[in-house]
Amino acid sequence: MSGAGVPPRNESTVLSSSLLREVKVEEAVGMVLAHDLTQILPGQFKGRLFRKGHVVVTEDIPKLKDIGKENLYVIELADTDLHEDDAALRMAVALSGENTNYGEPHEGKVTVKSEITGLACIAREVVDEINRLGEIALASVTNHRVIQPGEGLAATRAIPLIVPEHKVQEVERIAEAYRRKHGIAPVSVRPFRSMKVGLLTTGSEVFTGRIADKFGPAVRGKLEALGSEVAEQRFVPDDRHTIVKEIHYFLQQGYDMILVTGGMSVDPDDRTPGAIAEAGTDIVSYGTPMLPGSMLLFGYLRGVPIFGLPGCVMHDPYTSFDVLLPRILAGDTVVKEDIVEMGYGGLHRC
Ligand SMILES: Nc1nc2c(c(=O)[nH]1)N[C@H]1C(S)=C(S)[C@@H](COP(=O)(O)OP(=O)(O)OC[C@H]3O[C@@H](n4cnc5c(N)ncnc54)[C@H](O)[C@@H]3O)O[C@H]1N2
Ligand code: MOO
Repeated sequence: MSGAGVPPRNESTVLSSSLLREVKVEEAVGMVLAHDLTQILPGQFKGRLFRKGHVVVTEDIPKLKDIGKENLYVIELADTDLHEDDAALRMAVALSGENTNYGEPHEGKVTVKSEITGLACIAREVVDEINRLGEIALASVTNHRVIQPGEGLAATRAIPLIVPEHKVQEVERIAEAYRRKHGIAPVSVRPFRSMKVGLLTTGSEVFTGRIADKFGPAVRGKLEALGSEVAEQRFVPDDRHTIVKEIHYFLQQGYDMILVTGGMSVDPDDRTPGAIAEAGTDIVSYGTPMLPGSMLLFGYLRGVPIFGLPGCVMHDPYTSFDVLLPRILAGDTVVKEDIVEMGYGGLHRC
């Protein structure tokens, strides 16, 4: 729709000192389009039907009418204003950084995408500050999400067709201040290290061969998806002393991370938390405020990240382990407050 009612022919609007002049589509042949024009066919298509800069020809007129255009804009841009495409592009340039790229503007929007599989690093305070400015918008994924190559991290958009340049300069100032303070762009991606992991599977029913191990394949799949691997898997019965001994064995092997599976809840045979503590681990948290994965334990054993993984990690595709593992692979040191913050929005299944 191009606004309520049919505006009078050649109506003009002064926006700050820029000029928007309306021209009836029937009289627009030969005219250069001032912005992309969108078509939406629900369930079939949403996108650019005509590109900014297109010269209108007679055959375009019915197509323009089909998408609700009775009038088109001619823009005379003042020095102090920016076209929506230029505003969106300048914002994307200012905000994006490590391991990202962006394409050309589409319909006043520029999408910043990841170049790698990695951890999305989005400065929430910057996103909020920019969205308080008005007339421009920045939408992003949530911080610390796993992101794939080509996946969108953030998109910038101008709301009106013409934006005062000072708004975009403010975005540039906010982004630059963040870079100076944190040494990283507000929208960036951190790569994952490739880690060699020691996997210790507890459970007498698995150790004795009563049932087949399902933790190994599940954990291998989660690690391999992020570029790491299980270097060695060992099996132990529900015996605290044996678990401690095997944890120390893994430590001596110099693995980058140790995972101990099963025996994490409240039964008498659940020896894993006690064994991890007895091994000498500095426990950051036993218990995480997320479901599934509430019985997860995380700590550091002489600087090596160590997890106690509850049964649900073997069963559910997205658990507290899937939140914390990417952080560790990206080189973060996980502290208690990181665990505390998992509770809000942390109910995925129960
Ligand atoms: N009364 C309570 N019950 C449960 C609680 C609780 O707090 N109070 N917590 C629940 C949560 S949360 C989880 S998760 C589960 C499982 O916790 P565990 O880590 O202690 O799991 P296990 O008891 O060792 O085993 C549970 C289940 O999974 C099978 N299993 C374990 N390891 C393997 C393996 N490597 N391969 C195949 N199958 C395995 C095991 O045989 C059991 O069937 O506890 C809730 N209950
Ligand atoms: O830890 Mo259970 O680990 O929430 O399903």
